[in-house]
Amino acid sequence: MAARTGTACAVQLEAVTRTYGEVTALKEVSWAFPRGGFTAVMGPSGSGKSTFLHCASGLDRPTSGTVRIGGVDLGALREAKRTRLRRERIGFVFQAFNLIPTMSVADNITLPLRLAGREADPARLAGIVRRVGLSDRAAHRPSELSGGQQQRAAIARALITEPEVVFADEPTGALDPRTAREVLRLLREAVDAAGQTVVLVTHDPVAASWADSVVFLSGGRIVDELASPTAAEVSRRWESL
Ligand SMILES: Nc1ncnc2c1ncn2[C@@H]1O[C@H](COP(=O)(O)OP(=O)(O)OP(=O)(O)O)[C@@H](O)[C@H]1O
Repeated sequence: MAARTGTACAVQLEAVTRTYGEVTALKEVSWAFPRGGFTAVMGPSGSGKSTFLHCASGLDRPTSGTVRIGGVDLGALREAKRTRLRRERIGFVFQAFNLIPTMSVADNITLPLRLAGREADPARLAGIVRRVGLSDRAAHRPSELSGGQQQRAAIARALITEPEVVFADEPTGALDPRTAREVLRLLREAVDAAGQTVVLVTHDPVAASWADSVVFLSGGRIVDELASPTAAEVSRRWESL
């Protein structure tokens, strides 16, 4: 697949390869995620989706190739600066929510601000808690929330720093279809209302259909792209991988 290039990119990968010993999980992958776009990444098990997301978000370093976030070459940054860039400019949402059980929902949500040494402005917290529909749950512990509510708290935590890019790894994998829709709507709103960039790894064609486009990975390479996806067309392409 040819890569899109240009300055309107939130995240750009150039010839990114990641090997683990004998295994090549990503092979010379080049791709650019447009700023303010919602992109789904799909592929069979073992195709390299998690490796792709980890390299694209700076959680992992490629074996070779370049990753840029907002034009900044992550490979040129020392670990402390990469961590700072991740904290300030990137939000993460994971399938397992990853909330801290001993903290209230509100404290979980504001944790990225505290880690970045920033004030947790009460008005901003109240706004984001309202946006994800958890105003009456903010003082509770995560274990007192349903799975869907926990994932909405995790989305609030990802959005509290107003990051340029949100990386979501199977965020609806543990949720029923209706609850999954609420989570996808929040990610869609982050793009449409706030102009943020979302990269969503998913196995679910319905979840992928919320994106502006879908990229398909197979054997560590990007092998297909589908713009304006419908769930039926995503399923068809998926089956032909
Ligand atoms: N830490 C690691 N050490 C060794 N091999 C790894 C490691 N992480 C991933 N791999 C291998 O790299 C390849 C791609 O793995 P990856 O987890 O990126 O795939 P995936 O598409 O996310 O799979 P799944 O959908 O099952 O989560 C696989 O062959 C996997 O076994």
